[in-house]
Formats: sequence, C-alpha cells, structure tokens
Amino acid sequence: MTDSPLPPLLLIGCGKMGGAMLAGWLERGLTEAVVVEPNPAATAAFAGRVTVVDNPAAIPPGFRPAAVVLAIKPQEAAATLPTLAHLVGPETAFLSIMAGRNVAGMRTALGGAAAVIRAMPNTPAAVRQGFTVAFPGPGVTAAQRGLADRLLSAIGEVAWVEEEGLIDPVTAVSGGGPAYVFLLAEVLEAAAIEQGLPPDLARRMARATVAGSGALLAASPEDSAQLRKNVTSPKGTTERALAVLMAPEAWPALMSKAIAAATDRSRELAG
Ligand SMILES: NC(=O)C1=CN([C@@H]2O[C@H](COP(=O)(O)OP(=O)(O)OC[C@H]3O[C@@H](n4cnc5c(N)ncnc54)[C@H](O)[C@@H]3O)[C@@H](O)[C@H]2O)C=CC1
Ligand SMILES: O=C(O)[C@@H]1CCC=N1
Repeated sequence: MTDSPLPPLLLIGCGKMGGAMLAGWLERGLTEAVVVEPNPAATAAFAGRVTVVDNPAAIPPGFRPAAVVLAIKPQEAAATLPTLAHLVGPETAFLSIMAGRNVAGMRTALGGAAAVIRAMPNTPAAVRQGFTVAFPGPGVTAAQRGLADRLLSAIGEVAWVEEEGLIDPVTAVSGGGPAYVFLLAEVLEAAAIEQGLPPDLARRMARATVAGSGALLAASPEDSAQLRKNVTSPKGTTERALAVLMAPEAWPALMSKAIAAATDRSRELAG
C-alpha cells in the first residue's frame, strides 16, 4: 500500500531540528510547504522546493496547511504563536517540538481551541535515525494524530504517550541524550590524548568507537548490559575501567542527577 501524498505544511523555524524534519518530509514526497524563517542561510538548502517567508505576516493569504509545525525556540513562542491564531481551525493541527512548552500554554497563546500535539524528537533526525515521543492534546483527531505520526516517522522512530507530564523526562533522556553521547566521545578523546595517543588517532578512535557501538546496539538483539558484559573480560582491562565508572557515586549517580536537572528545566519552561 502506498501512502497518500503529504498535505500542505507550514513550518515555523527551519534551524537544526526544523531543517532536519523538512528534509525528511521532502524525501517522503512533500510538494507544498511554506517555511517561516528569518535567517536566509537556514533555508538555502531548500531553495526552489518550498516557499520561504521571513515572518508570519508574509504567509500567502489563503494558504491552509494541514499542519503547522512549531520548531522555534521555546523563548520565541509567546511572541510568535499569537501571530498564527488565524490558522486555528478544524482542518489544521499544530505540532510543536519546543522543549517545555505545554499544550495548555500553546492553546492559550493560539487563541484557545487549537488541536495541539506536543512532541520531542532528537538530532539523529538529521540522518533519519531520530527518536520522537509525542502527546496528543485535547481535540486532536485520529486523522491529525495519524498525520503527526507520518511527519515524525519521516525522521525516525515514534512513540506516543497519553500523559503530557512524561514529555519532560523524555526531553531530558532522548531529547538531550545525543549530547551526552557526544560528550562521551569528547572525554574519551581527551583521555586517549592524556595516555599519549596522537590527537588525530585519539579523535578517530573516539568517534569510531561511539559510532560503532551505537551501530552494534542498533543491530543486536542483546540488551545494553549484555553488550557491556561482552566487552568485559574477567580480571581484564575493561573491568578496571568500569569499576571506576560504575562506582555508585560515579556514572549511575551522575546520570540520575543530570536527567533530573534536565527534567526540572523542561518543567520550568512550561507555559
Ligand atoms: N536541538 C535539539 O537537539 C532539539 C531541539 N528541540 C526543540 O526544537 C526547537 C528548535 O531548536 P533548534 O532547531 O535546535 O534551534 P535552532 O536555533 O537551530 O532553530 C531555530 C530556528 O528558528 C528561527 N527563528 C527564530 N525566530 C523565529 C521566528 N519568530 N519565526 C520563525 N523562525 C524563527 C531561527 O532563525 C532558527 O533557524 C526548540 O524549541 C528546541 O527546544 C527539540 C528536540 C531536540
Ligand atoms: O536543550 C534543549 O532545550 C533542547 C531540547 C532537547 C534537546 N535540545
């Protein structure tokens, strides 16, 4: 069975995440999109394929998108959402990927009756290997949820939750998660240099080790603890390193503290 073509879309903000999503939708055959983006460099890669305007007042009159995708910073929401209020109606879903901004706050800013889906993707979306968790707000129809699922599936895996509060820890874990993995590559590289390895080799080793381990994790049916054990020979070298990293005050405690801090920050951005 082939999917029906993607309907007309309006994208607000074409930065790292908005651009990654737009690329995914174009790959899936999107033919009609308007993008509101003030920075010309951000849309250069899409020239000729979408209509770009630099502010909501310049959206072509009469353009009726099936979805308005909000990919601006949370701090831009208060000023921008009221300028989109004229698009609220039964034919249009609002799909937000803004950290922290909650459905009630967005509905208020849009004028009250908007069908709003709140989602949290992550940057592996740029290589269509993202992970998004989404929550359907009040009044979101099955068709609108289906459209949001198609849009988010274009950039990777999608899961839905029925409790909005879960999006805050999701933001901390999978939304920010790539940053923690990239930090691992950074500190592994620095530690390799400290042990006398040439910087170029240290960089290649760290990148390839993190990327290769991610690929193995993705391909293997084994869980991550077993994959770790597969590396750890009894009385060997890895065991010594893990005794440091897995000490109760080390990674287990630090990760739990880090995720709690990010979850709290997501809650602070509510509204
Ligand atoms: N970067 C990440 O890992 C993730 C980010 N998010 C969320 O995605 C949203 C966008 O984040 P990024 O793409 O990282 O930021 P970004 O800074 O790369 O993109 C934001 C874009 O919005 C544009 N912009 C600013 N004001 C605007 C306005 N009034 N109207 C239209 N466009 C405007 C900017 O020029 C920029 O291109 C944020 O709300 C963030 O919380 C969600 C998941 C992951
Ligand atoms: O750091 C942030 O606020 C956003 C949300 C998750 C990833 N980046």
